[in-house]
Amino acid sequence: MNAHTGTVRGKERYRSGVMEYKRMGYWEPDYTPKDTDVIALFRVTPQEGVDPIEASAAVAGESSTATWTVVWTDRLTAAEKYRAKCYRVDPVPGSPGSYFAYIAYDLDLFEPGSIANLSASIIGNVFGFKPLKALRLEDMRFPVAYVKTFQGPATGIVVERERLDKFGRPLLGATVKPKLGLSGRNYGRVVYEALKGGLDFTKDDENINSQPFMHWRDRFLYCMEAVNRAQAASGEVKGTYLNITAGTMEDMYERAEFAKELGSCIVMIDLVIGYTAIQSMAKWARRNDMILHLHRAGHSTYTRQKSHGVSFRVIAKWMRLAGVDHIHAGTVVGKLEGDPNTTRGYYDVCREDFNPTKLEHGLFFDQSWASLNKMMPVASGGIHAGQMHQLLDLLGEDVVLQFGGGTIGHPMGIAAGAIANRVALEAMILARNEGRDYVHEGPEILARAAETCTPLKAALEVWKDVTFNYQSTDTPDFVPTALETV
Ligand SMILES: O=C(COP(=O)(O)O)[C@H](O)[C@H](O)COP(=O)(O)O
Ligand SMILES: [Mg+2]
Repeated sequence: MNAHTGTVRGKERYRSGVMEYKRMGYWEPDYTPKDTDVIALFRVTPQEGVDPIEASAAVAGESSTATWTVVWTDRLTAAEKYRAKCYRVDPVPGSPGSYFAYIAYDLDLFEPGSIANLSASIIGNVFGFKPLKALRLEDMRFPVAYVKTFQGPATGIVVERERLDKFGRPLLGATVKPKLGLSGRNYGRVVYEALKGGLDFTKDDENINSQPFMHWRDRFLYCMEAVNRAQAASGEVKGTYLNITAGTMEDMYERAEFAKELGSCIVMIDLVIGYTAIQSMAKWARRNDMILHLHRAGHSTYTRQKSHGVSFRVIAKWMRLAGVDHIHAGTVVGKLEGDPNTTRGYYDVCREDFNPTKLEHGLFFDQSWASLNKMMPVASGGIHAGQMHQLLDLLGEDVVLQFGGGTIGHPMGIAAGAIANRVALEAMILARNEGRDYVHEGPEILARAAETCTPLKAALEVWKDVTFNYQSTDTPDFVPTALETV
């Protein structure tokens, strides 16, 4: 769409009254984004009768310099430079009434190294704007100059593997269950059995902090005793993500320091603590040689619906800038939302040096990560040993596979659950390394391994019919014609 009504300039512009955003200069179809611009792609659904270009220009305006009327103080600024420019609006294929709006922002609009500042502009006001029925932030492109103002992941995949001394296979983990109610000592037993059985990590759940049934110091003490004993018993490096999420930054620092004092190699935070708190903890983790795990608690409230909210690919990009090492990124086959193509896009954001545009994975832009460390994606939620071939195929090698129920729900106990997962994984990696078609032969490879591993046999038997085949809500709907500007 390039119907250009033209930016009104000079005296005309500053007459009193209200002017359409597209005439204020927020619609510039001839604008070519600079390499140094930040670009945002929104899915705009205007109210009935609202011109899509005006709606998109309004998003550009309200997320940068504008308000609902022209203000004369614009003349005291380099307004042409500071105005965000919507330069392209395309109808969303197969979604009548929705449009992809491309908006470019000058780099000077953003404070270096601050997700809080970036998000206050890009998602600050616009989502409540009355002329829009719905709005979704689909993707963003960050210039290298801006990427370089962020620390990036505190540790990164390469150094994490070196510290753990584990290479060539996905890492294995488990979320301790039940989520709430265990005492510190019983909780520590779960950790010990799971780690000794063969997992690399265990983890606190998102809502385990410091409740009356188990205060945080008890949990940390018993968990680290379990880690140390499991390391001694197995001769392998083990970890448990101690969740340091708390009500204040001071409490989080105190918990993080205690985790370090006890020798933990990893701490955990929840997305709900907020962007500034996440960046602070990433800096702390870098200073203290600690791996930082992020649980994306709360994200589905705004990432899941295609028409409104913020895509998780944008959150993943923000988190790579902010500096976490692990990020929950979906399982495809498990119990929670995760279209295979969309999930693939998230994994690419975590693990590539450079993301080429890939509309089929929901990646609208080339994105260089300018040597920021990589994040380890975490696949968690309703997965079990019987899916090992699919998990390896869909998610690759640099990933933590986390089986909570799929370890602790094992009929022969927690250690047996861990053994089943480790044996299934090792059998699949061996088959892959031998050049076998492990995706198609997967069930056979698992059945063969189970002949000499009773825990795996029991796992395959008890969970054989567990699948979560539901329609995904967040799928890419970008066919190649989406590239053509109409
Ligand atoms: O407790 C679990 C999984 O438990 P289980 O392994 O027993 O299903 C995690 O909170 C979810 O994986 C989060 O989801 P996501 O990873 O998609 O953010
Ligand atoms: Mg959970």
